[in-house]
Amino acid sequence: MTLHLYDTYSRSLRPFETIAPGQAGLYACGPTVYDYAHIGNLRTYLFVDGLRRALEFNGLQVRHVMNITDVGHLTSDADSGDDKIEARSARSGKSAWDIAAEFTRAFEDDLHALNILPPTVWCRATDHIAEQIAFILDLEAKGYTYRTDDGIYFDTTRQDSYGKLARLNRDGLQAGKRVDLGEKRDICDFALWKFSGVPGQRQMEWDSPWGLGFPGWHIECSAMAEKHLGAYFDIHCGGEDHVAVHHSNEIAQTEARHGTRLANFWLHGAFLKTQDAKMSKSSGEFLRLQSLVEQGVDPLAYRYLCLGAHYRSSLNFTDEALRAASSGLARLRVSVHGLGQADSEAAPDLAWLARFAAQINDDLNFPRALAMAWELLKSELPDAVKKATMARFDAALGLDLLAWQPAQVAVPQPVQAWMAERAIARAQRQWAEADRLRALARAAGYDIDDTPQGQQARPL
Ligand SMILES: Nc1ncnc2c1ncn2[C@@H]1O[C@H](COP(=O)(O)OP(=O)(O)OP(=O)(O)O)[C@@H](O)[C@H]1O
Ligand SMILES: [Zn+2]
Repeated sequence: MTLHLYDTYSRSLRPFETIAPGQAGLYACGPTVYDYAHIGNLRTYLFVDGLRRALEFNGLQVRHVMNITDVGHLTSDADSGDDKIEARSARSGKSAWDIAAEFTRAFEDDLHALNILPPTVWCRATDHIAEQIAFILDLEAKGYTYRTDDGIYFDTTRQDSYGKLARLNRDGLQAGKRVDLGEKRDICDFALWKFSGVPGQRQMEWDSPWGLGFPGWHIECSAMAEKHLGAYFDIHCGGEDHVAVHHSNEIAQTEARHGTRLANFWLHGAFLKTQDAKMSKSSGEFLRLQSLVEQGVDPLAYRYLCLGAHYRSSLNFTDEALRAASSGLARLRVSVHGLGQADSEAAPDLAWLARFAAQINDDLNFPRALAMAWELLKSELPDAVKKATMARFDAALGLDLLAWQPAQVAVPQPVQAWMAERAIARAQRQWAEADRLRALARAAGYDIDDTPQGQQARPL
Protein backbone atom coordinates (compact mmCIF):
# COMPACT_ATOMS: atom_id res chain seq x y z
CA MET A 1 0.00 0.00 0.00
CA THR A 2 1.35 3.40 -0.88
CA LEU A 3 1.42 6.11 1.75
CA HIS A 4 -1.95 7.79 2.21
CA LEU A 5 -2.27 10.92 4.35
CA TYR A 6 -5.29 12.85 5.52
CA ASP A 7 -5.04 16.30 3.99
CA THR A 8 -6.90 18.96 5.97
CA TYR A 9 -7.09 21.25 2.93
CA SER A 10 -9.17 18.80 0.89
CA ARG A 11 -10.60 17.01 3.96
CA SER A 12 -9.70 13.69 2.38
CA LEU A 13 -7.29 10.80 2.53
CA ARG A 14 -5.00 11.22 -0.47
CA PRO A 15 -2.19 9.09 -1.87
CA PHE A 16 1.05 10.91 -1.15
CA GLU A 17 3.17 11.81 -4.15
CA THR A 18 6.23 13.99 -3.85
CA ILE A 19 6.69 17.09 -5.97
CA ALA A 20 10.33 16.18 -6.75
CA PRO A 21 11.10 12.47 -7.18
CA GLY A 22 12.39 10.76 -4.04
CA GLN A 23 12.40 13.87 -1.86
CA ALA A 24 9.88 15.37 0.52
CA GLY A 25 9.90 18.90 1.90
CA LEU A 26 8.30 19.13 5.34
CA TYR A 27 7.62 22.30 7.34
CA ALA A 28 6.48 22.11 10.94
CA CYS A 29 5.54 25.22 12.87
CA GLY A 30 7.85 25.36 15.86
CA PRO A 31 7.29 26.58 19.39
CA THR A 32 6.99 30.11 20.66
CA VAL A 33 9.87 30.13 23.11
CA TYR A 34 8.48 32.20 25.96
CA ASP A 35 8.10 29.23 28.28
CA TYR A 36 8.86 25.53 28.52
CA ALA A 37 7.04 23.23 26.12
CA HIS A 38 4.32 21.19 27.79
CA ILE A 39 3.67 17.56 27.01
CA GLY A 40 0.77 18.68 24.78
CA ASN A 41 3.13 20.69 22.54
CA LEU A 42 5.43 17.69 22.57
CA ARG A 43 2.62 15.41 21.39
CA THR A 44 2.48 17.55 18.24
CA TYR A 45 6.25 17.20 17.70
CA LEU A 46 6.01 13.45 18.25
CA PHE A 47 3.35 13.37 15.55
CA VAL A 48 5.62 15.35 13.20
CA ASP A 49 8.50 12.98 13.99
CA GLY A 50 6.25 9.98 13.23
CA LEU A 51 5.34 11.57 9.91
CA ARG A 52 8.98 12.17 9.06
CA ARG A 53 9.94 8.62 10.02
CA ALA A 54 7.05 7.24 7.94
CA LEU A 55 8.29 9.21 4.91
CA GLU A 56 11.80 7.86 5.47
CA PHE A 57 10.43 4.34 5.95
CA ASN A 58 9.04 4.74 2.43
CA GLY A 59 12.54 5.48 1.15
CA LEU A 60 12.10 9.23 0.79
CA GLN A 61 14.75 11.75 1.61
CA VAL A 62 13.13 14.30 3.90
CA ARG A 63 14.11 17.92 4.23
CA HIS A 64 12.51 18.81 7.54
CA VAL A 65 12.36 22.48 8.43
CA MET A 66 11.29 23.72 11.84
CA ASN A 67 11.13 27.29 12.98
CA ILE A 68 11.55 28.84 16.37
CA THR A 69 9.15 31.72 16.95
CA ASP A 70 11.24 34.09 19.01
CA VAL A 71 9.40 37.31 18.17
CA GLY A 72 5.99 38.55 17.06
CA HIS A 73 3.58 36.02 18.61
CA LEU A 74 1.11 38.21 20.46
CA THR A 75 -1.01 37.16 23.39
CA SER A 76 -4.13 37.55 21.24
CA ASP A 77 -4.58 36.01 17.80
CA ALA A 78 -6.48 39.20 16.88
CA ASP A 79 -3.13 41.07 16.66
CA SER A 80 -3.51 42.81 19.96
CA GLY A 81 -1.88 42.31 23.34
CA ASP A 82 1.78 41.93 24.18
CA ASP A 83 4.49 40.02 22.41
CA LYS A 84 4.68 36.82 24.50
CA ILE A 85 8.48 36.92 24.77
CA GLU A 86 8.73 40.61 25.64
CA ALA A 87 5.98 40.09 28.25
CA ARG A 88 7.90 37.22 29.83
CA SER A 89 11.02 39.37 29.83
CA ALA A 90 9.19 42.15 31.66
CA ARG A 91 7.92 39.65 34.26
CA SER A 92 11.24 37.87 34.80
CA GLY A 93 13.79 40.66 34.48
CA LYS A 94 15.77 38.63 31.92
CA SER A 95 16.31 40.02 28.44
CA ALA A 96 13.96 38.91 25.65
CA TRP A 97 16.98 37.42 23.85
CA ASP A 98 17.98 35.41 26.92
CA ILE A 99 14.41 34.18 27.39
CA ALA A 100 14.27 32.97 23.79
CA ALA A 101 17.70 31.27 24.03
CA GLU A 102 16.89 29.58 27.34
CA PHE A 103 13.57 28.09 26.21
CA THR A 104 14.95 27.10 22.81
CA ARG A 105 17.62 25.07 24.58
CA ALA A 106 15.07 23.47 26.89
CA PHE A 107 12.93 22.58 23.86
CA GLU A 108 15.88 20.94 22.09
CA ASP A 109 16.58 18.90 25.24
CA ASP A 110 12.96 17.71 25.28
CA LEU A 111 13.12 16.63 21.63
CA HIS A 112 16.35 14.78 22.29
CA ALA A 113 14.91 12.99 25.34
CA LEU A 114 11.94 11.84 23.25
CA ASN A 115 14.24 10.51 20.49
CA ILE A 116 12.74 13.01 18.03
CA LEU A 117 15.04 13.36 15.02
CA PRO A 118 16.53 16.85 14.79
CA PRO A 119 15.11 18.81 11.85
CA THR A 120 17.33 19.21 8.80
CA VAL A 121 17.02 22.97 9.23
CA TRP A 122 16.25 24.90 12.41
CA CYS A 123 15.38 28.50 11.69
CA ARG A 124 14.76 31.40 14.00
CA ALA A 125 12.37 34.19 13.09
CA THR A 126 14.81 36.85 14.31
CA ASP A 127 17.43 35.54 11.84
CA HIS A 128 15.05 36.10 8.90
CA ILE A 129 13.94 39.70 9.27
CA ALA A 130 15.28 40.71 5.83
CA GLU A 131 13.33 37.88 4.14
CA GLN A 132 10.16 38.91 5.95
CA ILE A 133 10.55 42.55 4.96
CA ALA A 134 11.14 41.53 1.32
CA PHE A 135 8.00 39.38 1.46
CA ILE A 136 5.87 42.23 2.82
CA LEU A 137 7.28 44.65 0.23
CA ASP A 138 6.19 42.26 -2.49
CA LEU A 139 2.70 41.95 -1.00
CA GLU A 140 2.57 45.73 -0.84
CA ALA A 141 3.59 46.04 -4.50
CA LYS A 142 0.82 43.59 -5.42
CA GLY A 143 -1.77 45.63 -3.54
CA TYR A 144 -2.51 43.27 -0.64
CA THR A 145 -1.59 45.56 2.26
CA TYR A 146 -2.78 48.69 4.04
CA ARG A 147 -1.39 50.80 6.82
CA THR A 148 -2.99 51.62 10.15
CA ASP A 149 -1.73 53.48 13.19
CA ASP A 150 -0.10 50.40 14.62
CA GLY A 151 1.15 48.47 11.63
CA ILE A 152 0.94 47.12 8.10
CA TYR A 153 -1.97 44.72 7.59
CA PHE A 154 -2.90 42.05 5.06
CA ASP A 155 -6.17 42.75 3.29
CA THR A 156 -7.94 39.39 3.28
CA THR A 157 -10.92 40.74 1.32
CA ARG A 158 -8.69 40.76 -1.78
CA GLN A 159 -8.75 36.95 -1.80
CA ASP A 160 -11.81 34.87 -2.66
CA SER A 161 -9.99 31.78 -1.45
CA TYR A 162 -9.19 33.21 1.99
CA GLY A 163 -9.95 30.73 4.79
CA LYS A 164 -10.57 27.73 2.53
CA LEU A 165 -8.35 25.55 4.74
CA ALA A 166 -10.62 26.25 7.73
CA ARG A 167 -13.86 26.21 5.68
CA LEU A 168 -14.32 29.70 7.04
CA ASN A 169 -17.76 31.22 6.68
CA ARG A 170 -16.91 34.87 6.09
CA ASP A 171 -20.52 36.02 5.97
CA GLY A 172 -21.27 34.27 9.26
CA LEU A 173 -18.20 35.83 10.83
CA GLN A 174 -19.12 39.34 9.74
CA ALA A 175 -22.69 38.90 10.99
CA GLY A 176 -21.56 37.67 14.40
CA LYS A 177 -18.83 40.28 14.73
CA ARG A 178 -18.71 41.98 18.08
CA VAL A 179 -15.03 42.72 18.46
CA ASP A 180 -13.55 46.17 18.24
CA LEU A 181 -11.65 46.16 14.96
CA GLY A 182 -9.75 49.36 15.63
CA GLU A 183 -8.43 50.48 12.27
CA LYS A 184 -8.49 46.98 10.86
CA ARG A 185 -10.84 46.88 7.91
CA ASP A 186 -11.96 43.31 8.29
CA ILE A 187 -12.11 40.88 11.18
CA CYS A 188 -9.87 38.40 9.29
CA ASP A 189 -7.16 40.92 8.34
CA PHE A 190 -3.90 40.40 10.18
CA ALA A 191 -0.67 42.21 10.94
CA LEU A 192 2.37 41.73 8.72
CA TRP A 193 4.50 44.32 10.49
CA LYS A 194 3.77 46.02 13.80
CA PHE A 195 5.21 49.38 14.78
CA SER A 196 7.26 49.53 17.96
CA GLY A 197 5.24 52.37 19.45
CA VAL A 198 7.09 54.22 22.20
CA PRO A 199 10.81 54.17 21.25
CA GLY A 200 12.93 51.99 23.53
CA GLN A 201 9.92 50.13 24.90
CA ARG A 202 10.76 46.95 23.02
CA GLN A 203 14.00 44.99 22.99
CA MET A 204 13.41 43.18 19.70
CA GLU A 205 12.83 45.72 16.94
CA TRP A 206 14.19 46.45 13.48
CA ASP A 207 14.25 49.24 10.94
CA SER A 208 11.99 48.72 7.98
CA PRO A 209 10.59 50.72 5.05
CA TRP A 210 7.54 51.38 7.29
CA GLY A 211 9.44 52.38 10.42
CA LEU A 212 10.84 50.70 13.50
CA GLY A 213 8.94 47.55 14.39
CA PHE A 214 8.73 43.78 14.31
CA PRO A 215 7.17 41.13 12.08
CA GLY A 216 3.82 39.43 12.65
CA TRP A 217 3.83 35.76 13.59
CA HIS A 218 2.31 34.48 10.33
CA ILE A 219 4.75 36.16 7.93
CA GLU A 220 7.61 34.45 9.77
CA CYS A 221 6.51 31.02 8.67
CA SER A 222 5.69 31.99 5.06
CA ALA A 223 9.09 33.67 4.67
CA MET A 224 11.14 30.92 6.31
CA ALA A 225 9.30 28.07 4.59
CA GLU A 226 9.91 29.78 1.24
CA LYS A 227 13.58 30.36 1.94
CA HIS A 228 14.27 26.79 3.03
CA LEU A 229 11.78 24.77 0.96
CA GLY A 230 10.66 26.97 -1.93
CA ALA A 231 7.31 28.67 -2.48
CA TYR A 232 5.47 25.37 -3.01
CA PHE A 233 6.48 22.23 -1.13
CA ASP A 234 5.15 18.86 -0.04
CA ILE A 235 3.79 18.95 3.51
CA HIS A 236 3.02 21.62 6.06
CA CYS A 237 1.97 20.53 9.52
CA GLY A 238 1.23 21.62 13.07
CA GLY A 239 -1.34 21.32 15.82
CA GLU A 240 -5.06 21.54 15.05
CA ASP A 241 -5.33 25.01 16.62
CA HIS A 242 -3.33 26.40 13.70
CA VAL A 243 -5.98 25.64 11.07
CA ALA A 244 -8.31 28.58 11.65
CA VAL A 245 -5.86 31.46 11.88
CA HIS A 246 -2.14 30.80 11.59
CA HIS A 247 -2.14 28.38 8.67
CA SER A 248 -4.99 30.18 6.92
CA ASN A 249 -2.90 33.35 7.05
CA GLU A 250 0.28 31.63 5.90
CA ILE A 251 -1.63 30.32 2.86
CA ALA A 252 -3.09 33.77 2.17
CA GLN A 253 0.36 35.40 2.15
CA THR A 254 2.02 32.86 -0.10
CA GLU A 255 -0.90 32.65 -2.50
CA ALA A 256 -0.94 36.44 -2.75
CA ARG A 257 2.78 36.57 -3.45
CA HIS A 258 3.17 33.61 -5.79
CA GLY A 259 -0.27 32.39 -6.79
CA THR A 260 0.77 28.90 -5.59
CA ARG A 261 -0.82 26.75 -2.91
CA LEU A 262 2.06 26.84 -0.39
CA ALA A 263 1.89 23.13 0.45
CA ASN A 264 0.53 20.10 -1.37
CA PHE A 265 -0.58 18.45 1.91
CA TRP A 266 -1.71 19.96 5.22
CA LEU A 267 -1.56 17.71 8.26
CA HIS A 268 -2.79 18.57 11.74
CA GLY A 269 -2.36 16.77 15.03
CA ALA A 270 -5.13 16.64 17.65
CA PHE A 271 -4.69 17.93 21.19
CA LEU A 272 -3.46 16.33 24.31
CA LYS A 273 -6.04 17.05 26.97
CA THR A 274 -6.16 16.83 30.73
CA GLN A 275 -9.58 16.22 32.20
CA ASP A 276 -11.02 16.85 28.74
CA ALA A 277 -9.54 20.36 28.41
CA LYS A 278 -6.68 21.36 26.09
CA MET A 279 -3.36 21.45 27.88
CA SER A 280 -2.20 25.01 27.40
CA LYS A 281 0.91 27.08 28.03
CA SER A 282 -0.96 30.35 28.17
CA SER A 283 -3.29 29.08 30.91
CA GLY A 284 -0.19 28.53 33.06
CA GLU A 285 -1.38 25.04 34.10
CA PHE A 286 0.68 22.49 32.30
CA LEU A 287 2.91 19.51 32.69
CA ARG A 288 6.48 19.44 31.43
CA LEU A 289 8.36 16.36 30.28
CA GLN A 290 10.98 17.20 32.90
CA SER A 291 8.34 17.01 35.65
CA LEU A 292 7.56 13.45 34.54
CA VAL A 293 11.26 12.59 34.55
CA GLU A 294 11.54 13.92 38.11
CA GLN A 295 8.78 11.49 39.08
CA GLY A 296 10.91 8.67 37.70
CA VAL A 297 9.19 8.32 34.31
CA ASP A 298 11.32 7.44 31.27
CA PRO A 299 10.65 10.08 28.58
CA LEU A 300 10.22 7.31 26.01
CA ALA A 301 7.28 6.01 28.05
CA TYR A 302 5.52 9.24 27.03
CA ARG A 303 6.42 8.49 23.40
CA TYR A 304 4.97 5.00 23.85
CA LEU A 305 1.80 6.54 25.28
CA CYS A 306 1.42 8.86 22.28
CA LEU A 307 2.04 6.03 19.82
CA GLY A 308 -1.03 4.34 21.27
CA ALA A 309 -3.40 7.06 20.01
CA HIS A 310 -3.92 8.07 16.40
CA TYR A 311 -2.62 11.59 15.71
CA ARG A 312 -6.06 12.81 14.60
CA SER A 313 -7.76 11.72 17.84
CA SER A 314 -7.47 13.74 20.99
CA LEU A 315 -5.70 12.01 23.83
CA ASN A 316 -6.67 12.40 27.46
CA PHE A 317 -3.62 12.31 29.69
CA THR A 318 -3.97 10.38 32.95
CA ASP A 319 -1.47 8.99 35.43
CA GLU A 320 -2.96 5.58 34.89
CA ALA A 321 -2.38 5.70 31.12
CA LEU A 322 1.20 6.83 31.70
CA ARG A 323 1.80 3.98 34.15
CA ALA A 324 0.44 1.49 31.61
CA ALA A 325 2.72 2.97 28.94
CA SER A 326 5.76 2.80 31.26
CA SER A 327 5.08 -0.83 31.92
CA GLY A 328 4.38 -1.57 28.22
CA LEU A 329 7.68 0.00 27.20
CA ALA A 330 9.61 -1.83 29.91
CA ARG A 331 8.12 -5.20 28.85
CA LEU A 332 8.78 -4.49 25.18
CA ARG A 333 12.41 -3.62 25.91
CA VAL A 334 12.94 -6.77 27.94
CA SER A 335 11.33 -8.93 25.23
CA VAL A 336 13.39 -7.39 22.44
CA HIS A 337 16.53 -7.77 24.51
CA GLY A 338 15.61 -11.40 25.16
CA LEU A 339 15.85 -12.09 21.40
CA GLY A 340 19.62 -12.17 21.79
CA GLN A 341 22.42 -10.34 20.02
CA ALA A 342 21.55 -8.71 16.71
CA ASP A 343 22.85 -10.98 13.96
CA SER A 344 24.24 -9.08 10.98
CA GLU A 345 23.54 -12.13 8.77
CA ALA A 346 19.80 -12.15 9.59
CA ALA A 347 17.54 -10.27 7.20
CA PRO A 348 14.23 -8.74 8.23
CA ASP A 349 11.11 -10.67 7.26
CA LEU A 350 9.67 -8.98 4.19
CA ALA A 351 6.08 -10.10 4.76
CA TRP A 352 6.06 -8.60 8.27
CA LEU A 353 7.68 -5.41 6.98
CA ALA A 354 4.96 -5.11 4.35
CA ARG A 355 2.24 -5.58 6.99
CA PHE A 356 3.88 -2.97 9.19
CA ALA A 357 4.25 -0.55 6.27
CA ALA A 358 0.56 -0.98 5.46
CA GLN A 359 -0.28 0.32 8.94
CA ILE A 360 1.90 3.40 8.93
CA ASN A 361 0.95 4.08 5.32
CA ASP A 362 -2.69 4.11 6.36
CA ASP A 363 -2.54 7.73 7.52
CA LEU A 364 0.15 6.98 10.13
CA ASN A 365 -1.71 4.30 12.04
CA PHE A 366 0.94 4.01 14.75
CA PRO A 367 -1.39 2.38 17.29
CA ARG A 368 -1.75 -0.57 14.90
CA ALA A 369 1.96 -0.46 14.04
CA LEU A 370 2.84 -0.67 17.74
CA ALA A 371 0.46 -3.58 18.21
CA MET A 372 2.24 -5.27 15.33
CA ALA A 373 5.55 -5.05 17.19
CA TRP A 374 3.94 -7.16 19.94
CA GLU A 375 2.50 -9.58 17.38
CA LEU A 376 5.92 -9.96 15.79
CA LEU A 377 7.37 -11.03 19.15
CA LYS A 378 4.70 -13.73 19.49
CA SER A 379 5.22 -15.01 15.93
CA GLU A 380 6.97 -18.24 14.90
CA LEU A 381 9.90 -16.46 13.24
CA PRO A 382 13.43 -17.29 14.44
CA ASP A 383 14.65 -14.84 17.09
CA ALA A 384 17.39 -13.39 14.88
CA VAL A 385 14.85 -12.58 12.15
CA LYS A 386 12.49 -11.08 14.71
CA LYS A 387 15.30 -8.88 15.94
CA ALA A 388 16.27 -7.72 12.45
CA THR A 389 12.61 -7.03 11.65
CA MET A 390 12.09 -5.19 14.94
CA ALA A 391 15.06 -2.96 14.14
CA ARG A 392 13.24 -1.83 11.00
CA PHE A 393 9.97 -1.34 12.87
CA ASP A 394 11.75 0.74 15.45
CA ALA A 395 13.18 3.06 12.82
CA ALA A 396 9.56 4.23 12.48
CA LEU A 397 8.42 3.82 16.10
CA GLY A 398 11.44 5.67 17.49
CA LEU A 399 11.51 3.80 20.82
CA ASP A 400 15.23 3.08 20.57
CA LEU A 401 14.47 -0.53 21.47
CA LEU A 402 17.68 -2.14 20.29
CA ALA A 403 19.92 0.19 22.22
CA TRP A 404 18.38 -0.85 25.55
CA GLN A 405 20.55 -2.95 27.87
CA PRO A 406 19.40 -4.21 31.26
CA ALA A 407 22.83 -3.53 32.73
CA GLN A 408 22.47 0.08 31.75
CA VAL A 409 18.90 0.36 32.93
CA ALA A 410 19.27 3.70 34.21
CA VAL A 411 17.14 3.44 37.30
CA PRO A 412 15.76 6.96 37.32
CA GLN A 413 17.41 9.31 39.76
CA PRO A 414 14.36 9.76 42.05
CA VAL A 415 13.95 5.98 42.35
CA GLN A 416 17.63 5.69 43.27
CA ALA A 417 17.16 8.37 45.91
CA TRP A 418 14.13 6.54 47.37
CA MET A 419 16.17 3.35 47.44
CA ALA A 420 18.97 5.07 49.31
CA GLU A 421 16.51 6.48 51.86
CA ARG A 422 14.83 3.09 52.11
CA ALA A 423 18.14 1.38 52.91
CA ILE A 424 18.53 3.76 55.86
CA ALA A 425 14.89 3.28 56.93
CA ARG A 426 15.33 -0.51 56.89
CA ALA A 427 18.57 -0.32 58.81
CA GLN A 428 16.66 1.66 61.44
CA ARG A 429 13.80 -0.87 61.30
CA GLN A 430 11.34 1.86 60.22
CA TRP A 431 9.20 -0.51 58.22
CA ALA A 432 6.34 1.89 57.55
CA GLU A 433 8.76 4.43 56.06
CA ALA A 434 10.43 1.70 53.99
CA ASP A 435 7.02 0.66 52.64
CA ARG A 436 6.13 4.26 51.85
CA LEU A 437 9.32 4.67 49.78
CA ARG A 438 8.69 1.40 47.98
CA ALA A 439 5.18 2.59 47.12
CA LEU A 440 6.66 5.76 45.63
CA ALA A 441 8.98 3.66 43.45
CA ARG A 442 6.06 1.45 42.37
CA ALA A 443 4.02 4.50 41.40
CA ALA A 444 6.98 5.49 39.19
CA GLY A 445 6.92 2.06 37.52
CA TYR A 446 9.67 0.24 39.51
CA ASP A 447 9.43 -2.42 42.16
CA ILE A 448 12.22 -2.86 44.66
CA ASP A 449 13.39 -6.39 45.44
CA ASP A 450 15.31 -7.08 48.61
CA THR A 451 18.00 -9.54 47.59
CA PRO A 452 21.02 -10.91 49.48
CA GLN A 453 23.06 -8.40 47.45
CA GLY A 454 20.87 -5.53 48.60
CA GLN A 455 17.97 -3.71 47.00
CA GLN A 456 17.37 -4.07 43.26
CA ALA A 457 14.99 -2.01 41.18
CA ARG A 458 12.96 -3.81 38.54
CA PRO A 459 10.57 -2.24 36.01
CA LEU A 460 7.01 -3.31 36.75
N1 LIG B 1 -2.63 20.62 24.13
C1 LIG B 1 -1.96 20.47 22.99
N2 LIG B 1 -1.86 19.26 22.41
C2 LIG B 1 -1.17 19.08 21.26
N3 LIG B 1 -0.54 20.08 20.61
C3 LIG B 1 -0.59 21.32 21.14
C4 LIG B 1 -1.31 21.59 22.35
N4 LIG B 1 -1.20 22.92 22.61
C5 LIG B 1 -0.45 23.46 21.63
N5 LIG B 1 -0.08 22.50 20.74
C6 LIG B 1 0.77 22.64 19.54
O1 LIG B 1 2.09 22.84 19.99
C7 LIG B 1 2.84 23.55 19.00
C8 LIG B 1 3.63 24.66 19.63
O2 LIG B 1 2.77 25.65 20.05
P1 LIG B 1 3.24 27.01 20.68
O3 LIG B 1 4.61 26.90 21.25
O4 LIG B 1 2.94 28.10 19.73
O5 LIG B 1 2.26 26.98 21.90
P2 LIG B 1 1.30 28.07 22.39
O6 LIG B 1 0.19 28.19 21.39
O7 LIG B 1 2.04 29.26 22.83
O8 LIG B 1 0.82 27.32 23.65
P3 LIG B 1 -0.59 27.19 24.22
O9 LIG B 1 -1.54 26.95 23.08
O10 LIG B 1 -0.40 26.01 25.11
O11 LIG B 1 -0.82 28.45 24.97
C9 LIG B 1 1.81 24.01 17.97
O12 LIG B 1 1.89 23.17 16.83
C10 LIG B 1 0.47 23.83 18.68
O13 LIG B 1 -0.53 23.55 17.75
ZN1 LIG C 1 3.81 28.53 11.33
